[in-house]
Amino acid sequence: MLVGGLTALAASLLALAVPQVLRAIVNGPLLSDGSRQGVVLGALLVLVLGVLEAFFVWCRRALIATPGTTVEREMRTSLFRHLLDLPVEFHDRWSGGQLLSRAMGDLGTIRRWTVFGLVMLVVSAVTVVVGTVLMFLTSWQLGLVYLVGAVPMVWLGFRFREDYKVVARRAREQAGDLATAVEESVHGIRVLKAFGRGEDALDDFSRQASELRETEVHKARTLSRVSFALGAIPEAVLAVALAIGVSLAARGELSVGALVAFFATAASVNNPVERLGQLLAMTFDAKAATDRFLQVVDTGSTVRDPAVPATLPAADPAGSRVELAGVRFRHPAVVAGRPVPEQGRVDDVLAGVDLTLEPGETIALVGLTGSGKTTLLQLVPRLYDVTAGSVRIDGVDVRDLARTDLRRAVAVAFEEPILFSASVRENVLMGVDEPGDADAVVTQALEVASAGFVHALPDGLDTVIGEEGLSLSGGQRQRVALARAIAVRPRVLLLDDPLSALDVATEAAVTARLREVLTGTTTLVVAHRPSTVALADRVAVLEDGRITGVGRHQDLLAEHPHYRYVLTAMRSPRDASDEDVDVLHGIGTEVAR
Ligand SMILES: Nc1ncnc2c1ncn2[C@@H]1O[C@H](COP(=O)(O)OP(=O)(O)OP(=O)(O)O)[C@@H](O)[C@H]1O
Repeated sequence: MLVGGLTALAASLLALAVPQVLRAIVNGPLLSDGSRQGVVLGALLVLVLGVLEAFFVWCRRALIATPGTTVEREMRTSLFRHLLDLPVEFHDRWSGGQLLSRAMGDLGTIRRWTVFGLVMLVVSAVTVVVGTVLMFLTSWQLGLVYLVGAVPMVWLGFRFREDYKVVARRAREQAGDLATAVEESVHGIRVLKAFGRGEDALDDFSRQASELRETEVHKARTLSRVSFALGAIPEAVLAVALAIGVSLAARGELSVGALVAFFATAASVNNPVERLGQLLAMTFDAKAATDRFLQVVDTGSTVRDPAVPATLPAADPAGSRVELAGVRFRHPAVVAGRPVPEQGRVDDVLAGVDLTLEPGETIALVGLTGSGKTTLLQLVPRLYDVTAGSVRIDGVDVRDLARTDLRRAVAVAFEEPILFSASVRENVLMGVDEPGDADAVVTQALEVASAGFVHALPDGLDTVIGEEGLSLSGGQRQRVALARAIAVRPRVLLLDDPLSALDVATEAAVTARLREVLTGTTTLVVAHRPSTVALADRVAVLEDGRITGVGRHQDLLAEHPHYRYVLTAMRSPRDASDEDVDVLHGIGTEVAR
């Protein structure tokens, strides 16, 4: 980068040397002795300087491309690494489009500035300073005229900075919002089409695109104003200097050669001055882009690894004990996407949860919708950190473990299964560090999850699924995601209603197989229907942010009114299965009794 900058500087200084050769030609061979040889030699020298200048310009381009693109790649990678490290709470409040526009557009702007703007800004500044010194040396009176002309230009530069930096930032934010609009519409294309809201989405998008356009026009107008001034002022100064210079030459106080050299130098200096507006605009754009990049990169992760991580005791074949003690959790208060100090607006989602899962036990977590079941589940692998209290696995606080160790011990299957654009095999093995006989691991996990259908896909386990591949049904996706969690063979398995999209027969098959393989795996499963409860040894009832009952299904049914209420609320008899109806009949009898 430095060598590239030096070659750019050399090219610019060579351009400034040409007027000095002209001065020697005019004052020497042209005006005094009239020697043709002198003029030819001088012309040859100008040619050599020109060729050298072109060579150095080429060097600059060739040398700076590599560091410029390297900077962009490094920044992009570090941004992505940081995004992966940031807690879920960060991603809850940042839109995908804003992050995408930072990773792509903003970093592209920074690269363009690094390879061109930065170098040319330094070179132009040095050229202007050296050129002004040369003009002073040629004629101090004309140099002074030039310096006086620089005063309004510096003032204009400062004003331009104030105006431009605001619109530059606004344009970047609006580009981010626009990217979010595209992302959300593409993601929710089915809903938009099904509700016939395509036109509304288009109207919204057009409005945002127009706002961005207006900001860009504002930017261009601000730039054109300053560019006009930076172009016009030096020309006006040159005109004044010409009048004074000619009269000085006429009085014999300035040689004709010096006059020629002065104007040739001034012409060389005017170029970078005129370019200055453009370069400053690039710089302010890059500044806005850098600020936006740093805004994300400087966001500290609230979920961190401890300085000296603890290790889990060796896995017991009987399973791990999981204890939640006095667990409280509240989401941070957020206004317009920014966390704000709490002003009594946010309640605790969990307000003192005490729950122990014995080794190898399966507990079903039951509660009304919005009671915090998913939230509780996410505290175990530290997708969120508890606000108070602790979560322990085999006696070790999860916050004392390195996150890689923790997430090796704990696997999760979410209700909304996300699959990646990769083969079935890669999706299932995602959480497995050393699969050994990969195919056997995948096949067994898929079998337990009743996901044998994948073998019938066009390329079997190699079929690419996910966004860029074959689309699977909701139930099929859930089963592949469940297989992914099972393949890890975790100590602790967290299932967030993982079978909700399955028909009751398939769910029963999966449940039966899960019960077989879950021996030695401590499991917490969020249940939204009675048949999922059948998977569990015990049931825990989440009510008002606390566990208000833990016990066997039958016992709770008899003793816990809220459990009965939740079970009744889970499904209306009209769409329940026979099995569910049986359960509900049982509840009805209990309630009647
Ligand atoms: N990212 C978030 N930011 C703020 N509040 C949230 C966030 N996620 C969930 N909540 C709130 O926390 C509460 C508990 O949500 P959670 O998803 O844990 O409930 P749930 O019991 O799993 O619900 P369901 O049975 O409908 O899946 C809800 O009131 C919800 O609005």
